[in-house]
Amino acid sequence: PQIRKMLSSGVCTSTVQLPGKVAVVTGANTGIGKETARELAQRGARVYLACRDVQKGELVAKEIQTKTGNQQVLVRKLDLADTKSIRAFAKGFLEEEKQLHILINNAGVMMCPYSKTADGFEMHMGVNHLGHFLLTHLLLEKLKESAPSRVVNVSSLAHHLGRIHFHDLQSEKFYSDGLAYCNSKLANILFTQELARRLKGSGVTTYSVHPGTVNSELTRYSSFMTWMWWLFSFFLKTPQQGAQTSLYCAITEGLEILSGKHFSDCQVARVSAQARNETVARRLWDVSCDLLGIPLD
Ligand SMILES: NC(=O)c1ccc[n+]([C@@H]2O[C@H](COP(=O)([O-])OP(=O)(O)OC[C@H]3O[C@@H](n4cnc5c(N)ncnc54)[C@H](O)[C@@H]3O)[C@@H](O)[C@H]2O)c1
Repeated sequence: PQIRKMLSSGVCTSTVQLPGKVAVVTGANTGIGKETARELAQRGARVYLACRDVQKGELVAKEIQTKTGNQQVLVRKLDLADTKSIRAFAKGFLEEEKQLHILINNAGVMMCPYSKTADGFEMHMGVNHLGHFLLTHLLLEKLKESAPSRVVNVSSLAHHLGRIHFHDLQSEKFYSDGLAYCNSKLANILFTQELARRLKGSGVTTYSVHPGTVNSELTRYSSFMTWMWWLFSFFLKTPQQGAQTSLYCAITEGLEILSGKHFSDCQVARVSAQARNETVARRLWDVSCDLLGIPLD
């Protein structure tokens, strides 16, 4: 525990409480998302667990309610691999809620075999980037109306190995499960930066996050990675430790000036050269809008 404590230097020490605030966390029924949702509920927010598996989500909601005493923990169906499900989630949420202060785009898949989403997007790009891109667009007006509000995109250190190949965004010409994950995590950072530029002055700020290397179910598609995670499990962060940087970016006061930045261990972190490329970020934005049928502005 002592070494673990040392390794996880980044702890969200904010004392901010969140009564009256509304938060959405995607992929909140396991791992980092579950712990992020629990900590937001602990601070008094009404928290929506946006989950693919509603039954599992309901069990987690009950667990969080019991642990925190906060009954305002709600589960709603969201499958980021299907734009119909994303639109249905957003429609339901907008009818139900007057405000949205915190959106945490946390859900993700890693190293799954080549497969496509319901709309024909490669799974990593489709779920990790395009799904969250669409969700954020659909909720953006509500975030602006509720300002000050924040969007946190959970990316990864793995983005350093990623590239955005506009000629093969869906990896149809070449597919590597590892690189497809890295590419999608790079897309998370580029999206965050472009979103921050477009939202300047709106009261909505946004941050991308590397949660650390965390002992979770993320490696479920790769037996090699599962084995590696098991081998080094002593050095991995717990999901609760992994949630700290998301939480820090979602609630720490005075962070507005750092909108668009990437964080790791609750500190601004360096990103790769392509992740800093504004031209790529703008082009990715336009291509994503085009793929999702979102009008360009
Ligand atoms: N675990 C790590 O070491 C690590 C490192 C860097 C980044 N991350 C990122 O952290 C985030 C959370 O990962 P985790 O480690 O908690 O893994 P996890 O597998 O425990 O959680 C991922 C969550 O995403 C959900 N999800 C997957 N596909 C979905 C879909 N189509 N629709 C809706 N939800 C879907 C899963 O159901 C699950 O709840 C991911 O974005 C991941 O890329 C994790």
